[in-house]
Amino acid sequence: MRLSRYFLPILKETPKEAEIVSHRLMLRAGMIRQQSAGIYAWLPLGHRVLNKIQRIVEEEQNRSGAVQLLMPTIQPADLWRESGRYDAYGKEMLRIEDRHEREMLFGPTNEEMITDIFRSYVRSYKDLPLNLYHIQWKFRDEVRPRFGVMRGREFLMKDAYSFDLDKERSTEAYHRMFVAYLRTFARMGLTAIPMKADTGPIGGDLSHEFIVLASTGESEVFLDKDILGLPIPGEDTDFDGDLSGIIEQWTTPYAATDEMHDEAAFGAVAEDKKVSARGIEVGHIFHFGTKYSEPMGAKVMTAEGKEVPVQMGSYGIGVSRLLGAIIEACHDDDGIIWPKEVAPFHVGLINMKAGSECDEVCESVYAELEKAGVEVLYDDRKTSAGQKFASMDLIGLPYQLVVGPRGLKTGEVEVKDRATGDREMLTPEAAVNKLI
Ligand SMILES: Nc1ncnc2c1ncn2[C@@H]1O[C@H](COS(=O)(=O)NC(=O)[C@@H](N)CS)[C@@H](O)[C@H]1O
Repeated sequence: MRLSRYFLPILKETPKEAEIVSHRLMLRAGMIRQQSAGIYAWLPLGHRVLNKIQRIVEEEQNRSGAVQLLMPTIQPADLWRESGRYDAYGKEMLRIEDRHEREMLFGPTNEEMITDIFRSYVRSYKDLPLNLYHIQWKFRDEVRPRFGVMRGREFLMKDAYSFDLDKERSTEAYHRMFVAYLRTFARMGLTAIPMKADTGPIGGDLSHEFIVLASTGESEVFLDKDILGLPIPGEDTDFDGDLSGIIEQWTTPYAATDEMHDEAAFGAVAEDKKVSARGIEVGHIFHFGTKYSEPMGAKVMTAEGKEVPVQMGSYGIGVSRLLGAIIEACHDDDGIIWPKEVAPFHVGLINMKAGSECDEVCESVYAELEKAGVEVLYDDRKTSAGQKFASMDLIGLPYQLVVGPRGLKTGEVEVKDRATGDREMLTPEAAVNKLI
């Protein structure tokens, strides 16, 4: 992509309303623009990252056996009356009336709607297990939206819903999602710790939050340091097999959010292993049995000919929140440092002197890299080199390839690793080969 033809409204000043670094950097790097409280436009650079995060989430949901669909954002209030949550949900619910004065709402979550879809088609235990998910915008009228996309009012969530015949199988579904979450966040360059959590308005008897440790996190957490070094389940994990060993390994060391903290149990942790910190909740999984299937009549016929309400769970990931969480975990004083898997582009190509002999070398390495499938943002603008370096450091692409008159005197260009700061002078060919 040539920057002269892109749309990257970088801000010179730090917006005063931004209280945390990820909010500041997303605004300055031209990734989002607030359109009203807690509601954002996703500008091209932010949208590119959002799509990459979404793709990783989809890949790991699919690997675990979940099936993707897409439910609407606008829901009929009647569904929520069936579950009894319409009034209980309170002021966070954005209630809408259509032209026929029918009561609708902008969905904050989809337990009722997915249960309605399930009960319309599934009647037999032979159709189970089933896990249906979508990635869809949600609306929660937060009383105090803040920290940019971290606590928005309109936000993108992956929400999955599992349906099983009995508690034992439903727990296996919960385990599949638990393992899928361990893989998902690790692939984004994050360390997200599963912690026993409260079930809140979603309900149920079992819940874990996945927390990224960050000083600006809203959650207060307590953990045993041993959990930080556990291995992430591999691509070859058998999701149809017994995952209890992995679950055991990840739920043995103490880890709890403040709502579930047990001071006595934490006391058993060795002093040098105790960690209390703040964290960002990037995922939350729940097992809630028949809380929705009972009142909404989502039942299946068992092999013995008995009708039973299905056992359910729901599994959320804050897809848009993850951009903020990743930046909180991956930045320095000069700006963002994107993990390679979610970076909006892989290489920032900097022409230090547009209109000079640098142009020809830039055009050729740009063509070579693009041909090899490397995503390049080519800063071909006629602005100063200093501005170009500052912008590239701010938007945090993993590599910078710098073409300048001095380097070309010895037939060399410079490759900079944004994360380590390491610089290397190479011939253009060697630079291209290093970056492919
Ligand atoms: N206001 C918000 N802004 C941005 N992300 C949010 C917001 N509220 C929740 N999230 C993200 O969405 C995830 C799931 O939300 S949740 O309420 O915990 N769970 C559910 O809604 C269930 N229906 C999961 S299917 C959270 O872990 C968090 O990462």
